[in-house]
Amino acid sequence: MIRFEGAAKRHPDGTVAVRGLDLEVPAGRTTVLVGPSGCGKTTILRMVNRMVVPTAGRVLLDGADVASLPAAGLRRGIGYVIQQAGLFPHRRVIDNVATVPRLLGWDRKRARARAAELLELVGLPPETARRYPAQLSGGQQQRVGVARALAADPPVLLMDEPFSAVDPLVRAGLQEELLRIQGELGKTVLFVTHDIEEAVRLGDRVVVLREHGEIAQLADPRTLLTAPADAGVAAFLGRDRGLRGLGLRPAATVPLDDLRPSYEEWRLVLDPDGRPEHWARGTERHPAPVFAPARDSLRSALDAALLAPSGRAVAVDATGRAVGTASRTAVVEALAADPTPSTADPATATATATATATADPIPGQVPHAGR
Ligand SMILES: Nc1ncnc2c1ncn2[C@@H]1O[C@H](COP(=O)(O)OP(=O)(O)OP(=O)(O)O)[C@@H](O)[C@H]1O
Repeated sequence: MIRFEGAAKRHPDGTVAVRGLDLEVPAGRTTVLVGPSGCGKTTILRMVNRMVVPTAGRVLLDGADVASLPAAGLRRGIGYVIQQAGLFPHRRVIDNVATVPRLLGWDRKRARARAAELLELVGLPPETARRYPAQLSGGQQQRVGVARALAADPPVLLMDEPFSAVDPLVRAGLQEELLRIQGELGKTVLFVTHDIEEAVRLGDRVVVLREHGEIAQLADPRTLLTAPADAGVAAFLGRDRGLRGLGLRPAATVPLDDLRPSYEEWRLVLDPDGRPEHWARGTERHPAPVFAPARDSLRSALDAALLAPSGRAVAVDATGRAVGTASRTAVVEALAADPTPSTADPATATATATATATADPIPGQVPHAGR
């Protein structure tokens, strides 16, 4: 666990980057720091591996003040991923990833075997191992950066805008990959971004910062979207946050109708394996948008129902076979059923409640609607 106790950074020119941060970053979870440019996110992150030394307060790593730990050893035990990947240009990909294990004294063979394993973990094909960083795409380089940070199996991973230099599609793939890796490895991740979409997608807990590293709100993503602490946070979250919040609610609650050959004038045409092919009416053919109740969000279910000419989203199982359909009305009923934010994490709930108590009311917003 990482704990900031009144951690502050004042630069020699008088700039207060961080005024005094109190924050607990729980082990095995992803905590995202998000906030406008210059609010102190990078400064906070770098206090953990001593790249920035606080001018007041302290940072504890599993109870030990990081100031008391030797910097080199500390950094080897903490994975660090930055925006431009920061790879060594003259070393092959495999040796980039093997760097820290080698520094830790592993022999070359063992370090390379570990590196190869990690390249596979981050989804890079084996032939990339022999290339140099410049021979990879931006997205692939970021994957190498993640593999390198994970190489010595550090319990803590610091990630500073690691995906912001790549295009949105690649970025979504990298986010997906990080979620999968984190599901497998359960690292203590502290992740910095200025992109709220990325924050709610990746974070178990999201810390919204304002100037000087002050916490505007600390909450799980769903609470953040449904009950922002004040007008400033609501403005930072931007428009459509209700709709975006649907992306965090499972589609499993949508009641399904049995699979039938037709629904009023629309016929659902399946392929021989039972996968939806299209909707048909007379000679008309239209795509049949699907959602997977076990995996997708309410947002996906709603989207599929809105796009289907029949007004019905087709529910599919993990293999893509149709298992039922959901009408628009059924999806909307599922939306209405449980609008309360989740407060499963007591630490999050308390921090949010504290922040909310001092918050200005937001016109038109009903916090904790439906309770
Ligand atoms: N060496 C320095 N001397 C003076 N001020 C500095 C120094 N380094 C950073 N700052 C200031 O400290 C504040 C916090 O910087 P920091 O890089 O932590 O912000 P950030 O939230 O990560 O920003 P961004 O999203 O733009 O990367 C900024 O106002 C920045 O200008």
